[in-house]
Amino acid sequence: MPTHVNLITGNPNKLREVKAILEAAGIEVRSQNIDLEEVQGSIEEVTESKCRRAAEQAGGPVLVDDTSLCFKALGGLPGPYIKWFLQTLGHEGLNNLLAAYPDKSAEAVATFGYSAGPGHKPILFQGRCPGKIVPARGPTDFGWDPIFEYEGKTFAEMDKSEKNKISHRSLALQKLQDWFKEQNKGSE
Ligand SMILES: O=P(O)(O)OP(=O)(O)OP(=O)(O)OC[C@H]1O[C@@H](n2cnc3c(O)ncnc32)[C@H](O)[C@@H]1O
Ligand SMILES: [Mg+2]
Repeated sequence: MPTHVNLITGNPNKLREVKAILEAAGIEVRSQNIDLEEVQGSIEEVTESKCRRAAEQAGGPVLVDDTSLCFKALGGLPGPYIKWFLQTLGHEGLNNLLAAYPDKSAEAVATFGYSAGPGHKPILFQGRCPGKIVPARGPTDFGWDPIFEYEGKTFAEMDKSEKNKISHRSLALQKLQDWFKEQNKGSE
């Protein structure tokens, strides 16, 4: 296992969750706030490109997370474009997008990209959490948490530790940790 990772993000809530999850597993999380241009494309293409540019700008090993929110009735949109939809439409507008459809189900998708440094191909780790889109409930401090319901509670209504046990982000970071362990075995 590496002793630390360098998470490139401009989002303090994301950083807090990644720290809580990885530091419990003994991996120190350092971070740099570099504003990375986000391209259009599939979830995987967006993360891969973000990770490549993060490695170039940081000049060393990096970890990035790109988060999507996919509405089933809309064929997976807004997906990786959720940030712009949320900024423009707000929680209510996101609910309204689904007004014409009985199916309110959605998936929260965290895709982490790890690159060993500039020019190294990013390796992706994805976690998906099923849920549904509901009118906002709970504190509004982190993104779309108030409108994403999982087993009767919105993410915003959960304790941080409860969300971190079942979230898209924790599922993805579990895969990252498994991969780190595999890499270690190889070098022993
Ligand atoms: O600097 P980066 O790491 O890219 O941070 P960001 O805030 O731009 O994050 P994304 O590009 O991944 O955009 C995802 C959007 O979804 C929001 N978001 C990400 N993870 C979330 C979570 O677990 N719960 C609620 N909202 C989340 C986030 O605030 C953005 O509006
Ligand atoms: Mg971003």
